[in-house]
Amino acid sequence: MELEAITKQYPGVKALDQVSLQVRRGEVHAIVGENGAGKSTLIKVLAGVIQPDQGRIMIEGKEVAIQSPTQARKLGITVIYQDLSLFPNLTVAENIALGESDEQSTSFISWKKMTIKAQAALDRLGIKLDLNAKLSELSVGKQQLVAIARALVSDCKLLIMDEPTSSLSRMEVGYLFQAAMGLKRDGIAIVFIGHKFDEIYRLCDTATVLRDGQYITSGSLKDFTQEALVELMVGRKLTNLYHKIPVQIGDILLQVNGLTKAGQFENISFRVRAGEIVGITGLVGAGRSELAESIFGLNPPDQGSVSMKGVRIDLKSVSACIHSGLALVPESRQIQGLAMKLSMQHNTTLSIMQRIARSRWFLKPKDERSITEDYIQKLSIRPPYPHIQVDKLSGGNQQKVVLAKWIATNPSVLILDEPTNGVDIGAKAEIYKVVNEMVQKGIGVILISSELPEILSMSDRILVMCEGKLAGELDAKHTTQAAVMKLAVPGINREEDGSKDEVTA
Ligand SMILES: Nc1ncnc2c1ncn2[C@@H]1O[C@H](COP(=O)(O)OP(=O)(O)OP(=O)(O)O)[C@@H](O)[C@H]1O
Repeated sequence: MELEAITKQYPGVKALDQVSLQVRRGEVHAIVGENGAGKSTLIKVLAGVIQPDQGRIMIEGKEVAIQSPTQARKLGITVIYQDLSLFPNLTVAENIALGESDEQSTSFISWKKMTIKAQAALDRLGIKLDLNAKLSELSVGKQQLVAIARALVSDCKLLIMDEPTSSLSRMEVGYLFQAAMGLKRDGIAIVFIGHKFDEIYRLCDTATVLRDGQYITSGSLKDFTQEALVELMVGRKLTNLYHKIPVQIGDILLQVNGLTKAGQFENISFRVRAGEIVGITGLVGAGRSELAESIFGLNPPDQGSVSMKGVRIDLKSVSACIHSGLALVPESRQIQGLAMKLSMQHNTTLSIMQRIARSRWFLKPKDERSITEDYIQKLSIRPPYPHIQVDKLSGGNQQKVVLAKWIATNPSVLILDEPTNGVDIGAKAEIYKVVNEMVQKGIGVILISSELPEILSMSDRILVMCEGKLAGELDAKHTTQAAVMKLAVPGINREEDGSKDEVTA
């Protein structure tokens, strides 16, 4: 696949500016760039979701116009989006068979043929799955593999994966990469979009760097060190990403006592002090997000209590939790964090309506705007337009808006659930800077994260959850990734799970 000088202009933003790149058979090609660099726009062009204003696309040497997703599929281009676009109520076999190209479909379904095709696709990936299982019964990682199998039945030549690992456990990432290597051996070209450098270096052969919609460079990953790649992406040297500023730890702010919710978490107790960052980690499904939602009044527990500065909070009411000084930056920014059709300034100030209300019925737009502008500057939100609808922002910039919305409440304790998921390395540094500033002001932070370097470097104490229980507490300064994994995954083959990784902090 060859792109030549592709340009796409949105009102006020050139999302792609003369971008050219080539992807060969059997190559895994990473596209890297900061949030808003134009990666998703490039994918949408290839997927036939949007049309470029200028430029040429060549597949196997022939110029093509990709005017619809169906046309893209016929050309052998398949995109696996982060939300996977699968059907939760259909079986594994049905989901896979739905990928079959349109010409072959008729009004009748041959269940036998469908099963044979689906099984063949799974065999090609070397995966064992129950073809009759409902998709919704599978883990996200297995669903991801179903999405790849579906791509295979449609004669895929170019597979595009948009941040495929963001909700996968380490083990699931291993399976995904194994499947991708199999496709590569079969001559399928893969375009991989991601922000995690360890994964990019593990899987990809080549990389193209985009910055502000512009093509910066392409080349073999063997020729770029990680530092060089980051410098090309952000246009400046980025040293000491995880820089935790030491802070005097003060009085107890939040006290969680014996919190239990059947099937989710059991007997969880811990404290958060002023200026302290308490990391909570564990595998996907360990019950971390459910716990966070429970402390914030979104998921009332069966037993237990939470007190803020000694006063018990009503866990059946989110507004009571907010009034007590709690804030939660949720894991899923698009579903829980933002009102996607509202502007950046409406979203930022949604949490502080009373402060920007002129009366019961009217808001003060000037205040909305100036508060938003303040956060645009503090968090480097791009493009810097308070009026832009948030669904027009790139994923990482949406995340910064959610963060702004909750920091605006001046919380005493801020819960951050996977705050840097899908966030580029430059923006990560900005988010850590904000977290440092918050704890310096005496705010307590609960940092829920699957990224061990982040948890190890930014936390004071680390609570490890395993199957809904608190498996242990570690002093962040004196622990290792291996020690964390030992608590998080009892009785696993640790080599397979990657826990031998060195602490990169
Ligand atoms: N429909 C749209 N209308 C207006 N601007 C848009 C639209 N879609 C994207 N943009 C803008 O185009 C630019 C590129 O966005 P894009 O989503 O391609 O970035 P990205 O590199 O995928 O970022 P991320 O890593 O955060 O997902 C951004 O400035 C974004 O705000």
